[in-house]
Amino acid sequence: MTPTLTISQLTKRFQSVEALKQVSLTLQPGRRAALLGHNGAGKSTMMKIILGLIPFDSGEVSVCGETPGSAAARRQVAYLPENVAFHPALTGEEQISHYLALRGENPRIAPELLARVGLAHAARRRIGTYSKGMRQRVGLAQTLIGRPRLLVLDEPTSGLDPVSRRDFYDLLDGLSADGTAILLSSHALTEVEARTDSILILSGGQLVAEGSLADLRTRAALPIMLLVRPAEGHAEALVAAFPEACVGADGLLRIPCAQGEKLPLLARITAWGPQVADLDVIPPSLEDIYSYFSRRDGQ
Ligand SMILES: Nc1ncnc2c1ncn2[C@@H]1O[C@H](COP(=O)(O)OP(=O)(O)OP(=O)(O)O)[C@@H](O)[C@H]1O
Repeated sequence: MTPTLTISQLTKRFQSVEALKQVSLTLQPGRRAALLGHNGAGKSTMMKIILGLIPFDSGEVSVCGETPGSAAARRQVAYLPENVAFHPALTGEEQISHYLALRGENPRIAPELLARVGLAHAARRRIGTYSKGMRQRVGLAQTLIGRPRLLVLDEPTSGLDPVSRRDFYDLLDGLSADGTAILLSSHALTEVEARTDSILILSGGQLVAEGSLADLRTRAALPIMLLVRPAEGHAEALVAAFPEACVGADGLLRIPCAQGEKLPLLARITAWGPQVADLDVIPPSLEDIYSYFSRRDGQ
């Protein structure tokens, strides 16, 4: 399968700042990748290069087999900036019809695009009356024009409430099932953890980690945490039996352990039978993994 996006040894400098250093990655059709990184890590720079908005110094970038910014590449890529701005006096339908006409597409399909993003009911209302989530959906409807093969989304869910975020990712799932590759940047680690196929961590312009969350978890080999709630009257005995545990104000025993020690530790805990009221296994979160890879690089 030809990758939708291929980046090889990409380097970009702004005077003395090396914004991207030898970055290489590929994105296959239908895959959803989250681009994570601290402020100034190089995310926007990478997106601008993929869109063909700025040149780069060395390396290669191919978008659907085409040069970024070429007419052929632009036909196949859509971009949603972080802050979408539409004319408040236009209705959603008028705004999307306008974009369709600009792209040489049939403006009459605007209602269909708005229906796909769940805005059929408000298509004829002025955008000035839309909520932030609704405006974001207009932005997504705009990216659907021309059936792009690659969607580049810059923090698409910032400012959205949890339900709007979930709906937004549901829409992305549908697009990826149709073969559209999606590259989105985000600082909302927990949501990308559940809703993307792979995670790319940029730190100081370098791609310091790439893979599924499971891959990154294995590679980071961070400790997992077991939370044990003693049954009433048995806290003291359990605390004595697990001296490695920290006991919180909530009465829970928190026992860190390496992945390989998990099963033996679980066996030790469950051997206490009814003296243990409850047990949870907490794997390292994406925040932990993200900090591990970012810090490892000295950032
Ligand atoms: N036009 C420019 N001129 C000079 N330096 C720039 C320019 N654009 C970006 N940079 C620098 O390149 C580095 C990467 O910036 P970039 O905007 O790509 O980061 P980012 O990961 O998108 O950050 P954020 O999360 O804050 O949006 C930063 O050090 C930034 O100051």
